[in-house]
Amino acid sequence: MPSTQFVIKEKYRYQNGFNSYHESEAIEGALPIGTNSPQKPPYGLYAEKLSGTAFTAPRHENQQSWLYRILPASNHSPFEPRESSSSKTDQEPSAQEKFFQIPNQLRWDPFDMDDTVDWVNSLHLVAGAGDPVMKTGLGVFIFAAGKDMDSHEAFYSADGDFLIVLQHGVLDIQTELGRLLVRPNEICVIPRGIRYRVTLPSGPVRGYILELYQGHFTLPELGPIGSNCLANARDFQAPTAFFDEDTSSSWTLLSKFAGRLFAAKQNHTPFDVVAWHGLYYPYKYDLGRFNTIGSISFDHPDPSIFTVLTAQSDHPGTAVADFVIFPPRWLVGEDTFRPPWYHRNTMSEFMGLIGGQYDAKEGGGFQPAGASLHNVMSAHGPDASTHEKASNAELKPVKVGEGSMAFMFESALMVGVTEWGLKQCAKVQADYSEHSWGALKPHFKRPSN
Ligand SMILES: O=C(O)Cc1cc(O)ccc1O
Ligand SMILES: [Fe+2]
Repeated sequence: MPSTQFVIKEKYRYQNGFNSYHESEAIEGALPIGTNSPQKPPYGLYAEKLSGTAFTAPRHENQQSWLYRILPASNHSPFEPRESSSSKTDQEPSAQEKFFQIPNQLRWDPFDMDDTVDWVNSLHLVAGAGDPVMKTGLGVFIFAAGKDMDSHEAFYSADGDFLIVLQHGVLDIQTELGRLLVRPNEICVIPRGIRYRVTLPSGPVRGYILELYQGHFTLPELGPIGSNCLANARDFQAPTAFFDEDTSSSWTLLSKFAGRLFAAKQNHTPFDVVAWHGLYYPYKYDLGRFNTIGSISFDHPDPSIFTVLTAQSDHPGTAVADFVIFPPRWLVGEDTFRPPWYHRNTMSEFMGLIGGQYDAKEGGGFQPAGASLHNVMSAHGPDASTHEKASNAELKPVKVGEGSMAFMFESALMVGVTEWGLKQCAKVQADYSEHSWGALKPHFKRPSN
């Protein structure tokens, strides 16, 4: 153990700001001053660069961090394929999970808790588009875990950035760059390559993950909204340096690489980063801090007004992935059908519910820990009972979604569903479409002349 007089930072201590250049040292003087890679870094540490964009990426996109650690990350045995209970590694070499693209509206009952697995073995790919090999697209995972990762195990994904939407429980995430405690109603992002270990201080956890195979999340433009609102930059929290000193015990390093799991051994902790600086780091955000904007006159705005984070494609305004939430909010629109309009979109919409009830689905069936997918041009909108109620409601100001939090992963890509998502999970609702829209009646009355 390091002598405690040097460990001046507490376990969970954050630095605030989105896309802010942060620096942190767990021992004073561990960060070199005025240089990144001195001949001898302070205290005999190794300097290591972790890049999240190409070296030559434009400045406004460039994300890299410098890590000062006891041993470099490269000090491990070769990786061997490893089977996990949720992803098989015995497929032919390039077998990415197969996606079934189907135009039906899909909805899933709540995914089960699973006390028998840890974080790594809890990841089930349910839907996605593109391919981590080509660094295109995204994957959507459901996780449900009840066990801590082994005390000497760490994990990273080479495939993309994990946006973790916690639905149940608390995640204690020890990352190379420090610790994050992710609590109910919080999300967190762990960028590609960062090594971490997940423990469960309050028991079982469950939730959703969007893995972004290309680019990184940014805050949406605010346009005429101005310089504040939606998710404010200062509410994003990055960890501070926190390290262990263990160069004698055996560790297993797990890598998700092209959708498959590999394991390597090393004789030292991966969590030995004494100091770091840069723009490439994990962070968390409390959805309760979202400053929700909406119509204060009439009509229902596009849900893009609720975007927390976006990952743009090369075409500005068109996202590979938007993370959108439906927080508690006031509806005051006059002469307005207040729930979502009926729609067919060129974008696909994967939705989940963290808790409470979503205001477009009064008829039930969209439950916390469940999900829905409305793919490219798949027609959807309020269910029949929501339509009936909203068309006849007295239009006084009402607060909707009290205690509720729905979210959407929206993508320009056509999202396919995996075999697990369609069949093995056994959660697909056979009657979703009929249940939601089958009871819609024509109200058309031709004007009499
Ligand atoms: O389908 C949904 O419930 C999500 C959604 C909400 C909304 O207010 C407008 C469009 C939209 O796709
Ligand atoms: Fe929609």
